[in-house]
Amino acid sequence: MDADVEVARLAARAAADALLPLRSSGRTGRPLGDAGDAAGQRAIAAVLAAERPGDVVFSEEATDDARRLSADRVWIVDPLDGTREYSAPGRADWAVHVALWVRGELAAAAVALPALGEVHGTDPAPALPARPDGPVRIAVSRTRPPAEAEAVATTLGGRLVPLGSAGYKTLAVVRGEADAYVHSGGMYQWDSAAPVAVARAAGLVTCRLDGSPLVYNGPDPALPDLVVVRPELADEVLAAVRAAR
Ligand SMILES: Nc1ncnc2c1ncn2[C@@H]1O[C@H](COP(=O)(O)O)[C@@H](OP(=O)(O)O)[C@H]1O
Ligand SMILES: [Mg+2]
Repeated sequence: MDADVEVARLAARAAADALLPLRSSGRTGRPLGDAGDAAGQRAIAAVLAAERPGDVVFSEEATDDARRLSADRVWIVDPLDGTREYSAPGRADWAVHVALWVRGELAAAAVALPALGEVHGTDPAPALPARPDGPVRIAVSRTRPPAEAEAVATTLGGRLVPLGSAGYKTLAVVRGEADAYVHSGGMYQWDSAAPVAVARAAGLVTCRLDGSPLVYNGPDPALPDLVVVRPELADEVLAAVRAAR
């Protein structure tokens, strides 16, 4: 197995181990979310500093380090994706994202789903389960479902599955709980880098809403839209998205 994937898994697990007990610390709401963001960041930064001291880290929870724009190796990290859901008792739809970008490509990644006790990585590649019969299930933000996803559901006779966290939704497609994930209207590179790397390893199609490639470690942290879809549905879903735009 690739050594960088092992480091990604180690870092994602360390954050999960810090985040889970915090949830029963008595904090709730925003203070819990803030504490989770900070604890996840500390755990991941410690693992990366110990294991890969020469690499640059680009994280939602750290100041943007300009060295990433000339570096060969950059870790793109979201220590707690779905902060809102993490702060809501009983919800499982939140995630930890750790991706490694090497000279233009996502090279390794892990996504932890701590509430499920799962960590998914790019190697070994996840096995995509068969799609059950029934309407196409499209994962969408539970707080900001995009119009494009509603249009795709109407065109395909599918249904929306509202969930928190870009990582959890992407992994819902990898794990066979959903068939596609459609997002627009805003997001950042760390929200999708690790989940997209894992999705690609599983054989899923990933791209921008206009069909163009998702580009990581660009100067602008924003990467506002994406589609993750099972390969057998990619043409249909992307055509429906195009028609909706
Ligand atoms: N319109 C928008 N602008 C900025 N960030 C957005 C966004 N829509 C979603 N996101 C971010 O993408 C992640 C998943 O969102 P959602 O659960 O709504 O699908 C969340 O990350 P964080 O929880 O790390 O902040 C959220 O902040
Ligand atoms: Mg996020």
